[in-house]
Amino acid sequence: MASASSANHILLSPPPSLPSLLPPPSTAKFPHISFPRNYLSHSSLIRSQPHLPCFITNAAALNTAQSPNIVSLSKTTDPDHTTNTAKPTILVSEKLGEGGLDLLRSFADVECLYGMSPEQLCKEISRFDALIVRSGTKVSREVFQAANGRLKVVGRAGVGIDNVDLQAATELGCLVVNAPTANTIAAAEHAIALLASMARNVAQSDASVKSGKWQRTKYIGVSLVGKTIAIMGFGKVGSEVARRAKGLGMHVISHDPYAPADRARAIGVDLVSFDDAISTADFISLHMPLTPTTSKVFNDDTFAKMKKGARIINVARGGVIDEDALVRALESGVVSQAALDVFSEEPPPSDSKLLQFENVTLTPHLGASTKEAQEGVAVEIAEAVVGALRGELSATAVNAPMVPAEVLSQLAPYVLLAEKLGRLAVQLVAGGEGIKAVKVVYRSARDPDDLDTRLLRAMVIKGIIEPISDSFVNLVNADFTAKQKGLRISEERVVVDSSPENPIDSIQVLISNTESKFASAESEHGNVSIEGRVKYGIPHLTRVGSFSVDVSLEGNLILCCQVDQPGMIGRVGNILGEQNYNVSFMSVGRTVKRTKAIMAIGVDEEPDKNTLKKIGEVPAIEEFVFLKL
Ligand SMILES: NC(=O)c1ccc[n+]([C@@H]2O[C@H](COP(=O)([O-])OP(=O)(O)OC[C@H]3O[C@@H](n4cnc5c(N)ncnc54)[C@H](O)[C@@H]3O)[C@@H](O)[C@H]2O)c1
Ligand SMILES: O=C(O)[C@H](O)COP(=O)(O)O
Repeated sequence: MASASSANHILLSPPPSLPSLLPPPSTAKFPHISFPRNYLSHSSLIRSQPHLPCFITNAAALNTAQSPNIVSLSKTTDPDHTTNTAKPTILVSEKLGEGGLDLLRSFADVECLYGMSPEQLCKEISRFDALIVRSGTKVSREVFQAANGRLKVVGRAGVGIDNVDLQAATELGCLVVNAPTANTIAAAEHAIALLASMARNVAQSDASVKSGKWQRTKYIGVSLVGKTIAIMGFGKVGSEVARRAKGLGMHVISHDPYAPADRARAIGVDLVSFDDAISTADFISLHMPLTPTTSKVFNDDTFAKMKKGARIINVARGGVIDEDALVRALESGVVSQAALDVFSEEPPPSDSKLLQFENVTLTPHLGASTKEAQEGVAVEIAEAVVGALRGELSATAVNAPMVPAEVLSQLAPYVLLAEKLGRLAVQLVAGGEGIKAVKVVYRSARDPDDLDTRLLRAMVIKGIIEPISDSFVNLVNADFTAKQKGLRISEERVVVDSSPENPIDSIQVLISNTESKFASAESEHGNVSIEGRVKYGIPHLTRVGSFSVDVSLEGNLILCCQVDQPGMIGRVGNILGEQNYNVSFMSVGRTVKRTKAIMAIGVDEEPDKNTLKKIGEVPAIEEFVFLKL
């Protein structure tokens, strides 16, 4: 049993905002997390499939399915959508490989509308549950707003998500998934192709021969062997470029503040500082994402630090280079050659000076454009989008935490418990001051590092916010929604002496500095406090304020605080029975004998006002509250 006295308290800081929950870059191909499909037939959600808001357990669905599957969530009260049995709809706005399209068509109605203007996209989008794009479609805030809440998934068939307004997606509860692995090799090969063709003036001499010239002296190149190449960004693409450059006999160094040095060492690459990388390299190949930190990181200052005559390859994103500064560096000879696949504006404007340099090789964002990569990306993104529409947590979610399958299946009943406790706690608040701070305490025998509570936190937030607002809360937007509503969520993990087989012994939800409409639910510190556990796979309420109770969290609940004396259960039971209200369970808890007790009564239906009034009139009952679970 848990023992609070043996508790080792570990305080956690408030949750980071969702974007900072992104997984660290990895070279691994993530397997898609999947769950048995049979839950869908049990789930009320399947009926609203085209409009599924996805990604977190729906309490009702879990309850009915009696199985620890994580399924889609929805505000089940959506009257417009609950009876719709149509297939989900998916809009594909850029060319996608056939394998991916086939997969999408086997599950959904798919429309391919290529080359839409931003206005057209905004006009069409509200008919779709999912949108699949490459880098050519800007998924702006206007697009998310025009979707009117219907768009649940944006799938980026590729890596870079800089064309998707992630903040807007997160705020509006839309999941963004990408296909981060299938075009890695293609991009790396393109970088190597540009490296070699730049060094040997392949594109320039090709144009020259085709124009009738034979300029063997003009196009003398430089050798690669023995030269130093700096790989800026040692992620998936960067590390593959590094491997290939080693094979060409180059000396490879890399700058990446977040890459593990041992991964670099394993392929014979030294991780160095930014300045060391750019000042010593003959070739500089860019493989970092475009972020506020990397935007225009190659500018007049940094070009000035480069070795005279350096050669630059950019297969990452155009925005990491200040293109005007690159023009100046090319003019001054600091940069002797550049090979660019990506541009700050695509296609670059026809008057861009970059188009005028003979020593600059340009390709139209072809890094991912091999047949193999496009088929791979199409299947990868189709699986992710279909999975998300089915309610599975995507392993390639960009704006939601990824929760590994094993963790999910273990946490499923606790997920339900977390939502019900949130829902219950908020109904106990008297109002007035409002809810400012919520603390969630997880008691577990496990090491705190073994306990991923993001899903549970999201569900507590969902339970608290949804009954008192029109917000729809899911795993994507839970932290954001809480923050937006001024709700501070803190978490504490307490190590207790209990079975380590259970991921969690109990969850306690405390709403701070607020009065309760049921004073007995207030802890000695003035918080509304309730606690629950999972017993036999079912969430139970086990503590209200300082009173122990034990009722399963199903249906509706009446909490009464009364003088602890004989006959109370019978009297209240009679009142309910007379009006034909079925009592599903009852539990009494007290602190000191014959003083005060709390009675928790589960009822299948909501009793009418008169019946509740009669309960309140029982002389020994000091207070009571009716709660919907
Ligand atoms: N041209 C194309 O068609 C094409 C194809 C695929 C990928 N890309 C682009 O290539 C880039 C890399 O893709 P990836 O799949 O390797 O991504 P990745 O996330 O696997 O790797 C990016 C690496 O950059 C590092 N990084 C982040 N900030 C950095 C900084 N300030 N300085 C140095 N390194 C930094 C990260 O730590 C990470 O290791 C992305 O910009 C992506 O959009 C382009
Ligand atoms: O980020 C990516 O995956 C690449 O830039 C490829 O973009 P594309 O899908 O538009 O070719």
